[in-house]
Amino acid sequence: MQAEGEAARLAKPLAGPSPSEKPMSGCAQVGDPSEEGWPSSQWGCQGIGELQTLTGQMSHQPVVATKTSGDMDKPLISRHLVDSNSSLAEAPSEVPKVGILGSGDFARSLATRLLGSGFSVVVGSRNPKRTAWLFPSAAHVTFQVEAVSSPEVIFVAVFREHYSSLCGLSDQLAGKILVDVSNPTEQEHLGHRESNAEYLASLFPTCMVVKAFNVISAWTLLSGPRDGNRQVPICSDQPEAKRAVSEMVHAMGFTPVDMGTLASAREVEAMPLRLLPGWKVPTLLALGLFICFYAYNFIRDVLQPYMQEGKNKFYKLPVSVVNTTLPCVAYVLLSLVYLPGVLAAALQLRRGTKYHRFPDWLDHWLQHRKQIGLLSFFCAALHALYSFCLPLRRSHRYELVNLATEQVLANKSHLWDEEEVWRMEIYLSLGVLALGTLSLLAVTSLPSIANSLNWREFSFVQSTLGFVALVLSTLHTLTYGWTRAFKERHYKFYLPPTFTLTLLVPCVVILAKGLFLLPCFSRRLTKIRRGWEKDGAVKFTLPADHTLVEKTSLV
Ligand SMILES: Cc1cc2nc3c(=O)[nH]c(=O)nc-3n(C[C@H](O)[C@H](O)[C@H](O)COP(=O)(O)OP(=O)(O)OC[C@H]3O[C@@H](n4cnc5c(N)ncnc54)[C@H](O)[C@@H]3O)c2cc1C
Ligand SMILES: NC(=O)C1=CN([C@@H]2O[C@H](COP(=O)(O)OP(=O)(O)OC[C@H]3O[C@@H](n4cnc5c(N)ncnc54)[C@H](OP(=O)(O)O)[C@@H]3O)[C@@H](O)[C@H]2O)C=CC1
Ligand code: HEM
Ligand SMILES: [Cu+2]
Ligand SMILES: [Fe+3]
Repeated sequence: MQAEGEAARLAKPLAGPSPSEKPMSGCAQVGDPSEEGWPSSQWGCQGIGELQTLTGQMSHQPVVATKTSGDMDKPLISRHLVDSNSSLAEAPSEVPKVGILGSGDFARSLATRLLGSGFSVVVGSRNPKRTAWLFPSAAHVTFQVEAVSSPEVIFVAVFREHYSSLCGLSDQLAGKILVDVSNPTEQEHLGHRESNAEYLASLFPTCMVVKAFNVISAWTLLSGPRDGNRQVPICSDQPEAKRAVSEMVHAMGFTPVDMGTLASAREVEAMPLRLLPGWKVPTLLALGLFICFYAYNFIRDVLQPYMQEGKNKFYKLPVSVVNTTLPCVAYVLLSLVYLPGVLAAALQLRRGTKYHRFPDWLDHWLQHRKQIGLLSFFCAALHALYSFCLPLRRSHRYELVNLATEQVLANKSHLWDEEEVWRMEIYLSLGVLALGTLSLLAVTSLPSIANSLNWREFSFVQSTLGFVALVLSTLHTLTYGWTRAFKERHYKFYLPPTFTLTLLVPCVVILAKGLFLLPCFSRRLTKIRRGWEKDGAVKFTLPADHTLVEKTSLV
């Protein structure tokens, strides 16, 4: 895919159609640019300037989208707002005009938003009479040829398979900016080697093609960028065209994101097709752990009593077994967040340099820690909720009543086990603290909050507090387990209690972290992470550390 994109980029002029170059492929005849004067230079001088003042002009636009059908008739700028502000009501001398080809859902939303953002809009339809009533009255709906004659920026809001039906317009379109907003379906995306935008560029080699807006749905365009993603990735081979469209994106209330040349269009077109990238492996991991632990707990808590004691404990399946499974998944996932950091440190210490690449699996693992961590938090939060539900269950009430009856029959009055009381108090408190710490990590992973922290603050929360959460969870699990691991009656079918299985990885991580905090390791690790190499080119000493360098380098 990389090679393909590269080839596509090389095959195309990087900075706009050059006058000496005739269209190599594409639609019908286009006039010889060297004879007729190249229209793109016109745009270069006036058009850009016109658009660059757009943002400034915006506030002077009294353009109000009105009368249409359904959702469309909500003006994006209320008349009240416009009228009450005299400077807003001032009529501008010239309103930048934008063309739209196509009269479908996307075209309608786009027209409405463009009008609300201070542009004048002319829509090109194959059948303007039939479609005009669907558009705000301020939009001019006409035939395709007429619509593309005056605007310098034209949005192509038709599907890829109909691009070639626009070929008759290539004379009028020459030198203008064409914005490709199309979204391929998954099949289309896999079926075509070149992106839709590159295909459009090959049909109209005299135009400047810009890929934009494909990630924005018609609905978001209409309702405005109040919620959801505001970013609009943009790419084009012509920097000036890209700049002009970026300014329009900005004026419409979205955030343009420069994605480089048109060779990136394939990547941009793939964006709306992705479903939560980066979550697949962590989610499968969490599901796999859940299934394994659930099966294990089922055998211990339900199957064993049924087979060996003839007791029916199937009622435990919905709450009790789930609440033994979820915390184990949360705990193991949490330890898997901090394990790769330890492995990376061990690898750096062994190699004596940080300039060797980590193996792919470790690299991948390091990059997925956020998702693994958030899934751990999710399971831990569910575990807490399930735990609060334990005493609400009817089975729990019956057990209490039965116990009380047994006490009465046995003529015992005071039931109190000091050790059990303390165990429970302590492990519950530690669990709450662990969850509280984890929620800090979860909150800071929200982009808006992460942006307000500097790197040191973020890494303090993520690295240090995250480790504290791991330690607290371990203490919670250990105090919950107490002496159970050593009592034979807790081994069902010779299977040890579930919590003992989960302790392995976290304890290894905690011990290794502790080990790396020892001065001999931590100094060497710090040096390596600042670029020092065991027997390599970069040699230096840490400030005020001259005497130790020789010693620690031998570790
Ligand atoms: C609920 C939750 C939410 C999470 N959200 C996020 C998130 O939003 N974003 C995210 O990235 N992770 C997130 N994580 C994952 C995890 O918290 C972080 O990856 C965390 O930074 C891992 O810490 P670490 O100490 O294991 O490793 P690291 O912080 O990678 O490194 C270990 C130590 O080495 C040091 N170090 C590492 N690399 C270098 C270097 N090149 N030069 C010098 N020193 C170095 C660090 O300062 C640190 O002391 C989340 C986890 C959880 C549980
Ligand atoms: N809907 C959405 O949310 C989004 C859509 N897009 C993209 O916008 C483009 C348009 O989508 P959308 O508006 O939903 O689609 P529609 O089917 O609603 O509209 C397509 C329009 O294309 C015009 N058209 C031009 N030539 C032809 C032709 N030969 N055959 C058929 N129609 C033609 C038609 O207008 P007329 O009859 O007036 O000529 C028609 O209204 C697509 O590329 C899509 O991927 C991108 C992001 C989001
Ligand atoms: C509000 C927070 C929490 C509460 C109230 C809580 C409560 C409990 C309770 C009641 C149990 C015993 C379950 C049973 O009887 O089957 C338990 C066990 C356990 N908890 Fe928590 N917990 C909390 C947070 C956490 C967190 C954050 C973790 C780790 C990420 C965690 C990991 C565990 C583990 C591993 C067990 C042992 C499961 C088993 O083997 O049965 N808990 N917790
Ligand atoms: Cu991946
Ligand atoms: Fe495609």
